[in-house]
Amino acid sequence: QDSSKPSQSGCSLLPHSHYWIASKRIVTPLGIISGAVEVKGGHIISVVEDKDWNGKSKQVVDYGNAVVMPGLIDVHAHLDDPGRAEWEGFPSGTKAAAAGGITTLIDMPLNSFPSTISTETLKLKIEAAEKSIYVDVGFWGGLVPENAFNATALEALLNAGVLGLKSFMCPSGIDDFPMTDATHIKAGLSVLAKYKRPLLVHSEIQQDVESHLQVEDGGDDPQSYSTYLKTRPPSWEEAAIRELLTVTKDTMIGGPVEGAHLHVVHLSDAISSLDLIKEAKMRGDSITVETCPHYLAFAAEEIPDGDTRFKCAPPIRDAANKEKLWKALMEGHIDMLSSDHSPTVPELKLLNDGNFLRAWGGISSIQFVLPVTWSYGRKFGVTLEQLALWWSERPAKLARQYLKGAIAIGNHADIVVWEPEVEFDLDDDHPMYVKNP
Ligand SMILES: NC(=O)N[C@H]1NC(=O)NC1=O
Ligand SMILES: [Zn+2]
Ligand SMILES: [Zn+2]
Repeated sequence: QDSSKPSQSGCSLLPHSHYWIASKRIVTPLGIISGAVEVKGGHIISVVEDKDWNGKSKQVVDYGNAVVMPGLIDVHAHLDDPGRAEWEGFPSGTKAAAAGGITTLIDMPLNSFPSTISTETLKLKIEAAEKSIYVDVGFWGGLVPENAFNATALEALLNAGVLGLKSFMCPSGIDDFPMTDATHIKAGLSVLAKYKRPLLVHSEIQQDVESHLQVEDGGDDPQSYSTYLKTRPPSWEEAAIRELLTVTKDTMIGGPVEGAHLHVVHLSDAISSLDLIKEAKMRGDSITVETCPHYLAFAAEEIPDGDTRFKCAPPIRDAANKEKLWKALMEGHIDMLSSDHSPTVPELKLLNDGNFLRAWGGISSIQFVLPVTWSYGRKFGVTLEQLALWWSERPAKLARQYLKGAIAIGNHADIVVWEPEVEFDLDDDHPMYVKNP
């Protein structure tokens, strides 16, 4: 809760409280510099260019040409402890995050049991996390029908430390995390306004798709990805965002819930849904949107039949949509990226059966979001500065972590060092941190 204090966990590589990290490529908000970052007591105390630095200090780690960047902040990950630790837990999930360059992870309120929707359940989450975490962890609380009209309960949850709230506009797949409608969302935003905190929304509203699907009479094959794709068309996202925008106009400066903010999670539809968000931004609503590496790397046409590892909601759409997502990201219409890391046990992915309609929806990828964004973004001319913006600076603002997200004086020394030119194959030999190998 107190972001003025750096994390207490020491770094095993550097048993010094005062040291310099040197590199020819340090990504700062003012551009890429060759120089050093001075760290003391877990904070960045200076950032110096070569010409202003003699480098004679004893505690220098010189990373040469490797890139030194702010650590990634993943604002959307499901670590499923307590209750479903066999799906994913704090030790495995945060180790994978650290291995992937993520230094702060904000945990979603659902997939664990119970869901994080009250002060009591937040306490259980914190107890589970305290066992062992390898990166900084924060929590979103759930906005559900049970607490939406109870301002006292929501305020208690925010006072207890959740960084904002999250809700679903369609069934979440988790029984104790029911969906909300616009009236719940409106009520939630009025509490969030007071705390200047965001509401994150899974923006899909179920539309009638029965008419297109003929699984029962053998017309549509449940092992075929296109069958699944048809069940969640872009109109679901569009309907949800249209509904949300009836309440987001109140977030504008001078509006009744000024201070509250709406964040659309994991946008997949890069056409009508994105146009609606653009319009809302133009009129001054306080709204942001994220997408995820799986929507930027994969395309429906390439998903093999029966390979339910690719099942997520909203679904991965066609290659033309993927190109449009990249374009929107490059042009600044999509604000940030997140993993939406949502693993389960292999049995629930129904890997043998390959039934897309019955398998758990969720992509497990937290360890690879940085290389995936970089590798697939090369074609579009992605820069290191953009990576820092999408993965660190903007997520830090969303989570109101003002001392994180940039290599700047006074900030936490949350840093990732990596080599953009090194290639690796993600095969069975690659070291991976997973709960269920
Ligand atoms: N409950 C849960 O994690 N749902 C996530 N999985 C997915 O594919 N999309 C989601 O919102
Ligand atoms: Zn979601
Ligand atoms: Zn999610």
